[in-house]
Amino acid sequence: MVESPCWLVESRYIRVRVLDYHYPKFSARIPTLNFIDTRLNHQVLHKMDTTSWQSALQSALPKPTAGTTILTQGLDTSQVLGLTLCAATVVAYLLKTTNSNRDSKKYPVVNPPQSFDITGNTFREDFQRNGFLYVKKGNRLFPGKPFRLTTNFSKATILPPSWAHNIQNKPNLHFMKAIHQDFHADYPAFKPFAAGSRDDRLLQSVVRTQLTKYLNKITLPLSAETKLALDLTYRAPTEWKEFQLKDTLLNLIARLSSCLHGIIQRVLPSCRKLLDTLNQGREIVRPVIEERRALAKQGKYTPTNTDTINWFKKAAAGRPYNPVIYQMILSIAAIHTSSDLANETLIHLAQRPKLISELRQEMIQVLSTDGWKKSSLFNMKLLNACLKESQRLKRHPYKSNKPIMLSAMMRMATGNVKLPDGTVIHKGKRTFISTAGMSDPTFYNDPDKFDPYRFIRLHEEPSKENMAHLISTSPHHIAFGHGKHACPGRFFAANELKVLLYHIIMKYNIMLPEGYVSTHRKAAIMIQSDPQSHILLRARQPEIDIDSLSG
Ligand code: HEM
Repeated sequence: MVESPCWLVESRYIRVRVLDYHYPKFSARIPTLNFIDTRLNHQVLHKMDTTSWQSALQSALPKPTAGTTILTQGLDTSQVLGLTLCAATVVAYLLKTTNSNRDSKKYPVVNPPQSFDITGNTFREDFQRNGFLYVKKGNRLFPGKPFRLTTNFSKATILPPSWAHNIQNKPNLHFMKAIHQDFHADYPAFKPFAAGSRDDRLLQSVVRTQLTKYLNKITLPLSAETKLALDLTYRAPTEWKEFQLKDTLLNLIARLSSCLHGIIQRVLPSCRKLLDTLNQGREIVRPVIEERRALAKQGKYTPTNTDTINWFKKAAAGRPYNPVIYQMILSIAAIHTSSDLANETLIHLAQRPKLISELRQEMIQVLSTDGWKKSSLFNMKLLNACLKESQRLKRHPYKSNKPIMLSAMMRMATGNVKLPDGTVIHKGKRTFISTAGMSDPTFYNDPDKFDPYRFIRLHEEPSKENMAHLISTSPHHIAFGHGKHACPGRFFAANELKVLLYHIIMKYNIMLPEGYVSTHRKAAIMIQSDPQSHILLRARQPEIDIDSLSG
């Protein structure tokens, strides 16, 4: 029996079926090429005669598009052979392009797993230690192109900075769902990490709307809290005195953040024992809530606008949520990130006395005219630039400055997501955006140099002035992420850090201990500022009485 090949040609793309087929003249058997089409069952078709194929194909397709042609009968030998070869070529092409284009597996893997590492433990440890080196290698080998990494959790695709705009608002790419997975949020001790991945985005909406809305109301209380916290932490040494910087900043930031909820700094330092901490947290928050309820019943409680416990209650609007857990995740999101940036910035400043005196000039000028207004913080452009430049770079222990993270905008796909080149990131897979844009020499002149003035110059460029603000995000500065999931707390963090640094710079002379060499803690793709950093402080008389400025 001679069966004819069957091609189904659609106008937009080509789907080819060549069924088992003998061509008697050459006695050649053309192999079966199965394109499994969900709409057609090939096995059934295979047994059909040509006419049945035709009607089966036509009836199986919901709407044959214009240009659809089904070629089956009435072909002579050379036509059949020619068409068969064409079909084989098309099939080969489709296999190479269409099929491989669909999956991110086509991207090169920088660090393929070793076959002898059955448990994957050796690999995980290696990635934890050297992950940042693999990202660097990928950036060097495939500049401006996607590549893949075998990370300590799974394979992840690192996308070039120029694709940040393309993926920034994709509905199927989530940040906190990835955090949920990484921090095992389904286990009781890690519950706070589940709070951010709720579909109603309660956490994000409270931070984005409530916290940012009331920023102007909290600048003055922030300043008052900073005064108290500094007095308690560093006091006012009349001689140079050395302090452990990172730990003291962590406590200071925890305290400042707590001026929103007044509670959590008592909980966070003990987060090593998470379950205990959760219980402690419950014990701390519950009486506060109960007291408020009791007062409310008597008509004696007026909720304030600058209190996160109230914000969550309002935003939840009757939906169930755990108030303790939300206080904890808020603190986790806010405290380590902000103290890390404060640490990094102070180490940069302590090495540059000229920059410090310029900052003092700026502060005196802005605050003596406007006091503690939201606009005052906005007008501290040099302070803004120092923070932004410190965030852009981390001082590298060996050679030069390097970005804070080697990739950012971590996303987990909750459905299939198409990339600009047609590649599909499948559900459950991870993507990152490379931070190479933060040291792109075509955008940043001499990118490895610590030069805060670059952002002052950017302020003066009409089309780019917005990019100079600490809170602005772009593929050239993604330390706060970018797009739909960009850090909603950055507006608060920027204000809090400016107030804190302002107090420190005005009230203390600062320098680094002699011979101090900064290192960074590297874990996988993260680089944290030096956890062992120390600083020398000596009290000075501020030019203006900042503690009695009004708002
Ligand atoms: C210097 C301080 C901070 C840094 C460097 C920082 C950094 C980040 C980054 C990189 C992301 C992921 C963004 C993305 O991938 O697009 C993020 C998300 C987030 N941050 Fe921050 N953050 C800081 C302070 C804060 C503060 C103070 C809060 C809360 C008061 C906060 C709350 C959040 C939340 C809720 C998210 C999740 C956003 C989402 O899922 O859509 N962060 N942050």
